[in-house]
Amino acid sequence: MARSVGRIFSGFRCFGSLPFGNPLLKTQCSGVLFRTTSERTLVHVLPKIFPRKPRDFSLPNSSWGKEMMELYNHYNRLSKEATEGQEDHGEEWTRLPSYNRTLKYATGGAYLSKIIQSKARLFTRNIRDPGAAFEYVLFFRQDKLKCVCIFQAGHLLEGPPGHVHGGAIATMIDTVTGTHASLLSAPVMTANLNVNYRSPIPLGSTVLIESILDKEDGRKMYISCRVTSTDGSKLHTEATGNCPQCHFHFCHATLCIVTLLLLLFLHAALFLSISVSNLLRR
Ligand SMILES: CCCCCCCC(=O)SCCNC(=O)CCNC(=O)[C@H](O)C(C)(C)COP(=O)(O)OP(=O)(O)OC[C@H]1O[C@@H](n2cnc3c(N)ncnc32)[C@H](O)[C@@H]1OP(=O)(O)O
Repeated sequence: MARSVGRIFSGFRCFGSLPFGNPLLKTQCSGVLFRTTSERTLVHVLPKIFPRKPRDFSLPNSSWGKEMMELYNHYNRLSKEATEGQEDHGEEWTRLPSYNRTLKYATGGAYLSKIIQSKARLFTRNIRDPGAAFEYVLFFRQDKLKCVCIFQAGHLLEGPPGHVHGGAIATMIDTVTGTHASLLSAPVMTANLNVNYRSPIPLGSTVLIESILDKEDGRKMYISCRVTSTDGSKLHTEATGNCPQCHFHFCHATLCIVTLLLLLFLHAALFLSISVSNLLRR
């Protein structure tokens, strides 16, 4: 009896610290508690239901075509080689991870119900079928003056027959310029976006979206963007955007600090009044 209770507890200990990514430890733990087939299945299913890390959508999946993979490997190599100290490339790039939830980290949804907050998903990352809509990965140069996005447009983004919808292209441009401006400063909102469509983008093709910082003027970030074929020979779209830093984030931070200071002050005042009343009673 004592042995079996001990076994269960050791199993719980194992389960609690189960590093789902480590197959060796997984087998060791499953040997202690997970004995039957259904229990073993649990070990494999649970991590998928309650993953420890959110899924990074900027990593390759089976839908990525040859061009997308080649470009991803190219920029990834430049990133890796740069971090390994090989400086002969001149340009250092960093891949930006991409998750489908932001409300977990930001509190912009002051007017949103808890249900909406829990169900909110990033517009470009909310279609489960890989390759159906927006497949993209963003890299930024170390000096943050330049960003490059490799974008593969899926079949759900059709506008004119066989070509990508202008709104979907604008969405991707907004994502790149918005992300770029946020990297350069505090969170931003796009105030203005001018888009010129030069030539249609065939559905299913991969394109490059490159953004550069034109000018920084106080809170405002002026960013220009070009969408081209992967070899740069064909210009699809040009855009310029103005992304000012958000006021409300500053207000939120200030509000938090003021509330914290107020609480500290109240605690100190309470402590003092209790101490004084104790002294007087003596
Ligand atoms: C990971 C994925 C990232 C995705 C990022 C996507 C980014 C987005 O899509 S954001 C969503 C779309 N954008 C919006 O909904 C924004 C709605 N607009 C707003 O909230 C506000 O107008 C906002 C925040 C842009 C500016 O507000 P606020 O800072 O209070 O205004 P204000 O102080 O008057 O303007 C700031 C500066 O921007 C300028 N500006 C404001 N609006 C515009 C405009 N439409 N065009 C040009 N300049 C403008 C102002 O002239 C001012 O400049 P200056 O300081 O020199 O006078």
